[in-house]
Order: sequence, then structure tokens, then C-alpha cells
Amino acid sequence: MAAQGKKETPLMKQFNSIKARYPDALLLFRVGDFYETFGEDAEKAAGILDIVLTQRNNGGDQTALAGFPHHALNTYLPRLVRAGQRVAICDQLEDPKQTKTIVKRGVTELVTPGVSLSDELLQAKANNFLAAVHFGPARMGVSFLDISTGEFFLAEGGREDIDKWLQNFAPREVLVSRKQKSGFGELFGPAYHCFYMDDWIFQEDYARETLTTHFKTNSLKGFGVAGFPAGIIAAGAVLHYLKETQHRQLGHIGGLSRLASEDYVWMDRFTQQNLELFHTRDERGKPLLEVIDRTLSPMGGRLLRRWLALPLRQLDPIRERHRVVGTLAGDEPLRVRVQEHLRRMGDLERLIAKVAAGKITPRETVHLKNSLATLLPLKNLIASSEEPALARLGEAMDPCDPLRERIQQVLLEEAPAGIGKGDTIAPGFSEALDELRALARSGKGYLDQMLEREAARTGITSLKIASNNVFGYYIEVRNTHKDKVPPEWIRKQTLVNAERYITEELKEYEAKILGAEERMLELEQQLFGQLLAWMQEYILPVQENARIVARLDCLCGFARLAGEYGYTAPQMTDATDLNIVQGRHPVIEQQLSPGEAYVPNDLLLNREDQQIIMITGPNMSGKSAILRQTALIVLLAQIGSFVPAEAATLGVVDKIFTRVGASDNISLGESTFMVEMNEAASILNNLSERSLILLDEIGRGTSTYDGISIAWAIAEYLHEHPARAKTLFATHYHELNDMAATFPRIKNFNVSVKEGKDKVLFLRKLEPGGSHHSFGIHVARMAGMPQAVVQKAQKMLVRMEKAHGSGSAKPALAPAREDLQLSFFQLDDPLLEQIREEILHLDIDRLTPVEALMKLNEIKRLLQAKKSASS
Ligand SMILES: Nc1ncnc2c1ncn2[C@@H]1O[C@H](COP(=O)(O)OP(=O)(O)OP(=O)(O)O)[C@@H](O)[C@H]1O
Repeated sequence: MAAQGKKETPLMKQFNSIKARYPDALLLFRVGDFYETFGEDAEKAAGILDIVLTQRNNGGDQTALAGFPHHALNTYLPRLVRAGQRVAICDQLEDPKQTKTIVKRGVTELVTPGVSLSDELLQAKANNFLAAVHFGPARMGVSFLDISTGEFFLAEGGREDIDKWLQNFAPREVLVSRKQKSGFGELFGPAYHCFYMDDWIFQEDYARETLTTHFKTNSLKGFGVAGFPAGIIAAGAVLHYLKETQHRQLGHIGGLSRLASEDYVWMDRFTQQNLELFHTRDERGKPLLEVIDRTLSPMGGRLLRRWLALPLRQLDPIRERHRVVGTLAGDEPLRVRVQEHLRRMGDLERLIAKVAAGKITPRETVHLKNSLATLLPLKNLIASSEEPALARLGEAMDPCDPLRERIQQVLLEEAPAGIGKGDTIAPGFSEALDELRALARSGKGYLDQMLEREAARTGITSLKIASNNVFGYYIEVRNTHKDKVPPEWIRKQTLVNAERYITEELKEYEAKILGAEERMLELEQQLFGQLLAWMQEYILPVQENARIVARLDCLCGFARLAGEYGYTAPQMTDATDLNIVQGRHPVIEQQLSPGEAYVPNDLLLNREDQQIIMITGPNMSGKSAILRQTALIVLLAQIGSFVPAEAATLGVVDKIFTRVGASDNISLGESTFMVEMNEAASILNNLSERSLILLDEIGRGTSTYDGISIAWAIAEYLHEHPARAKTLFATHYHELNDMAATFPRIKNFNVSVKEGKDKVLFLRKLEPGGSHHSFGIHVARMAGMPQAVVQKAQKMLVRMEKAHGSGSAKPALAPAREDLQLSFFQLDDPLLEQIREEILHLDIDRLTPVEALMKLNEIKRLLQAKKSASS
């Protein structure tokens, strides 16, 4: 806070009283042409913005001060908000010239990470959601609102639902009541930028009243949300927060819809991360979204992101999307023409939101008009389509003729980015304005005439007329002609070579011009304001257009993608089988180096006889790729896209789970394994007949025997569970192949490799049958391990396999630790006992070839030592 001086200056007094109302915000305090920050705010601002921090004397005390010119607000504000600050903008509410006392000031907007309309803070192809979470007695509620587009949602559910919604909507800011602060942190972790509000705001009555007042309705029934009290409380808190942050013009928030988990494919946090839908773990990689995004409008880009987070579960809407994609993919010229129009489309949704908030500029308004104009040819192109779903999109487009005509009539095509930065209103629209312009613009000719006249009258040949800020228009006379200056001219300034004069005529002229310019500005402002007020009733139709364009853009993008990469239409069914013919991984196939071709694979999963596929194969052979491509093909199909496969018949999937063994994090110790087991447990508790499960090297985070036992037990559980959920299980424990003998719906496959003399060739083909040996030795060979080591390892392997009885029929239950003890280690020679310990403590998965070599050398030395001791 600013220091409280004994004799506070009036300005600081005003600042302190305003700051006291916004204690959590950084206050930008307008003083003349600057936005100033004081005290702690100044220290923060100086640090974030890298601007100079100075001291100001405030009635005896020193106060820190940092500021920037008001016109730089658009540069600095986003940086403050991106740094996580809530910024209160305090403006001068009256013209300083009109007041003799201190200027009235007040906060006109509070910009926070979740509440922003500024282009500098928003990303075109991503929403900027504000969320609120409320824990009701029975269920939790969550609400999301993007003030820049007007989209407003609520949802209810348990912890996992809310977690999933938060993950899907990735809000920039989350509102939570103070009372529930610690509860929120415990359940959802520290990842969110939270703001804690008074508990009384989170009351059902208050929320209902806030919402119905906003929507001007008697109840919330019309939105289909009335029976969701926890969600309503969250939504009420969101609207309350908008008021608190001085966002009161909210005409573009026209509805509230409920998000229902049962409409969308359930993917938990780990699954979205593992499938790399939006982000990759490796910076060089590309997420799926980037690979499939062919949208051309910002609305389309945002919708695609949402579609990918929320794939559909209902057959009809999925099939409808496929039909539209099919039509567009089958008619290339049509698709190209549609996309040409989409490319020119501005962000209808955000433009109209700015109209509602009164924040649109004249230039943007013209852009809005032109974007609406491109709807016309677009509508004509598709409204006559034979595909009813596509034709319906065309029919539903409303180019809003009166709105376009009105903007055209009122605004100049080249209207500027701000009133006063050039002419805004079209000539001919306002007679008064035209007259003022004529007056103001007659200036040059008038002055030239006057100059000519005065030069002739006085005989001064080098007269010049100009103006400055100090005394306005003046006549400049070079010193050589000084003696010819008529007495009625009034001298104002003496320069080295010249003198400057004003005349009565110039003064009069100036008054007229200045008045005209001021009045022009006022009138332009007024006319533009009237236009915006008139436009309000078009908010909803423009938003509807934006939704249609977004949809068309996504579907057109899918059609283009299908053409580019040879995707085909999947056949969607309400059976539970997945049958993929020659499927590919959509991301990997785009990233192979030139000359490399992705090897496609067939895959069949069903609940009858091929429920669980156990995939073995050496490292890097392509096991994970097969797992992921299966899930990605399902996902692409269920967002309405075609798929990277020759053909696919897909029973709709309702949940996708993926788990990846924690081998990479093994150094983190026990806890990582616990996490892995917790994750696995959450799958086992949520199975359904339509679930698809991908388990990649599960159980790897512990010792081999534990790992095998756990993987075995999980596979067995999935097999025995009545849901019979379809499962792909990638493992390097070839011991798990033994399960197929006992469990009829478990089938073994391997990713084939060709073993050459000294290298392994990856064929990447999924083939029936298991692998009966470990591939670690091949990897060692490939890594350039000396021949002697490889041979020794191979011998040891053979001995171990013999001892273990590999290849024979296996017990039906998870093998106990003792069962897997190998006879090789049961010799009771103390040296062998020591070697046994050494080997048991080896972590083969993490052992580098060099370490293996060193270990072998150590063992060799032990044996040599014994040999020489006994000889
Ligand atoms: N079908 C394929 N066609 C072409 N290249 C492929 C194919 N499958 C995988 N690859 C390539 O091989 C690499 C390794 O594949 P993947 O990660 O699936 O192997 P993995 O068997 O799961 O190995 P690990 O056990 O080490 O995780 C991939 O990054 C990809 O570049």
C-alpha cells in the first residue's frame, strides 16, 4: 500500500481511497497522460514491465512510483495480466479542464486472466475461460464462461467429472469460495490460478437471482439447468464476478447450457496427456490437434479444440458429421470454394462480443460487416447441397442484411481503429457532420488565399503561415521584411531570423476551425455510439452465424485433411467391435523422414474372443504406436473426422483409458509405482462394455517379478470383469504370453522384427503369436556391445529359460514370486550367492550397455578371484 503521510496530498488521498476498494488488484491510476502505480503496485509493475521505479514525496513520506504513457496501455496491460496480476484501470471520469478541484476518478475495468476482451491477451484459436467451482452437499458444480465469445456452461458431478471438465476447458482463472479454498487445493492441485471470493456469493438463491436477472427470465428451466443447484451456484458466482470487475454490458451472454458427461467420450487427465492431443511431452513433437487442424477461421479453430476434448458418444450426430465431411471431400471444387470464403471470415463471435461490451472499434465494425458479407456466397454455395445436414447449415446462415446495410451507410470503408484517428462516419450520412468537415477542410485554401492577399498588401514576399501549440496560427516574417509589418499585427515570438505575428483574422479563423474539429469529433462519437446501440439486437443472430461457420469450418477442415492424407470414412456402429484395416498413427506418419513409410496394421478387438490383445516386441518396435493409433483412430472418428486407415468399422466407444508404466520415472522411487497403481485402479473401477483400455508396459515401475504379477493380475481382472472392456496390452514381459493358454479372450500378438546376423530389422507388422524371449540382447547388440558379451548373455538366457521352463503350459494364476525363482540362482555356493544378489539387484530396464559390460566384468573378476584362490 502507499504510505500514509501525515499530510497526504489530495491526489494520494484519492488514490488510497480507491485502492482500498481493490486491495487484490494492481491499480493503474490515470494522472494526465500517464497511468501511474504507487507503493507495492509500483514495485510489482516496475519488475514485470521493466519500467523505471522512482520515489515521490507524499506529504513528507516517500512513495514508490512507476508509470507509463496512457497510449501504451495495450502494450503493458497484457504483460501485467499474463504475469498473473489482476489489474484495475482507474480513469479520469471528467475533463480536467472542466474542473477546478481534483479530477474525479474511478475504476472503469478490472482485467483479470479469466476476464478479458483484449486482442493482445486472447489467442485466436483458443478460448479464454473463467471458471467457478462449488462443492454442494451432494455433488460438485462447475461453470465456465468466455466473456470474449459469450459462451457460458455449467456441469455437475463428482470429483473426477469436475477434474475432467477443468482439464478440458483449461480455465485461466477459477473462482472458489474462501471456505472451500483448501478443499479445492486438495482435490485439484495447485495448477489453477484461483481467486477466492466471499462465501455469501456461493448461495443458491442469490445465484438463481443473479442469473434470472441477467437473462431476464423467471426461471432457469428454459436452459435445461434448473435441477443442478451446485452448477447454478457456480454459474451465479461467475456472473457476480463479472459485475465486480465492472463488466456490465453482457448482452452477448445470451444463454447457459449444461455439459453432460454422458454425451462425450470420457478421457481422464492421463489419457489426454498420453495421447498427446493438445501438448506433447517432447517439445519437438506435434500434438494431434496441430496435425489435424485445417480450420481457417478463429471460431473454427476454437471449436475443433473443443471437439477434440469432447468426442461424441451418440451415433447420429457422429454419422451426420461424417456425411458432411464425405460430401465436402467428394466435391473438391466445392470444398475449395467454401474454404476460400472461410479464410476471409473475421472472428464474428469476438467481434459481436465487443459490440455488446461497447468496445468495438470503427475498423472492427467494418470488418464485422465484411465478414457477414462473405456469408452470402457461402450460404448460396451450400444451401442447395444434396446432403441435408450441409444444406441445413447453409439455410441457417443469416447474413443479417439490415445490419450490413446500416454499417455500410454509417461508416467509411476505411474507418480508423479509433474515433479521432481519421474520418469514421461516411460522407452523406450526417448533414451536420458534412458541413463541419467542409468548414474544417476549407482551411488550406482559405489560408493560401489570405497569404496571397497579405503578401500583396504589405509587399512582403516571404510570408509563411503555420501553427503551433502555444499560440495557434501565426504569420512568420523574415527579419529582412520586418519593417514592412503593418501595425495591426501582434508580435508573439522572436526567432533568430524571423518574427511571428498573429492577426485578428487568424484568431477568428482559428476559433472557427478548432470549434469545428471538436464538434466533428463529438458528433462522430455520438453517431458511432448510436450505431453500436442499434446493433445490439443483432448480437444473437451474429452469434448463431458464428456457430455455424465454426462447424462448417471444422467439417471442411476434416474433408481437406481426408484428401491430403488419404483418410477414409469410418463405419460407425452400435456394436462393440473395433475392426481397423491397415490403420496408421496420424501423428507419427506425418513425422517420418522422407523415404520412410509408415507401416499400417490391422487390428480387431471384440468382446467375444479377442477382448485383450497382449502385444510383445522389442523396444522401439512400435508397440506404443499401435496402442495409440487405435485410440486416435477411435477419437478422430468420434469427433466426426475420417480416419487414417483403409477401412474401419467402429462400435462407439464411451471411455478411453490409457496407462503407461512408470519406467521413465523409476528414479522417483516407490511413489511413482504407487501413482501407477492408483491410476490403474481408477480404470478398474470405471469399466464399461464400450470402454477401450490401453496399457503400455504397465507394472514396469517395480521389480520384474512384482511387475509381471501385477500386469498378470490386471489382465486377468479385465478378462474376468463382466464389462469385457476391449484392451490393448503392450508388454516386454513375454511371460504374459502364457495367459492366452488359460484365458480364452486374451490373444497374443507381436510386432515383428527380422533378426539379421548382427542387427534387428523392425518390420513394424502386428502378427498373431507371442514372443518367447526377451529382446534386450538384440538391443545390446545394436548398441554395439562387444560380441563376447552378447554371446555370454545369450548363453545365460538359454540357461535361464531352460530353468524356467519357458514355452510350456503355464499356471492359470499369477505366478507367485517363489514360482519364478530360477534354478540358476538356487545353487548354494556363497560366491554364486553373491553373484545372484548382484544380478537380482540389476535393473535391466535402466542398465546402459556400458554399465552391463562393467557389471559383467565385475562378475568375471569375482569368478577369476575364486578360481585363482582355489588353484
Ligand atoms: N508402424 C510404423 N511404421 C513406421 N514407423 C513406426 C511404426 N511404429 C513405430 N514407428 C517408429 O518407431 C518408433 C518407436 O515406436 P514405439 O514407441 O511405438 O515403440 P515401442 O515398441 O513402444 O518401444 P518402447 O518399448 O521402447 O516404448 C516411433 O517413434 C516411430 O518413429
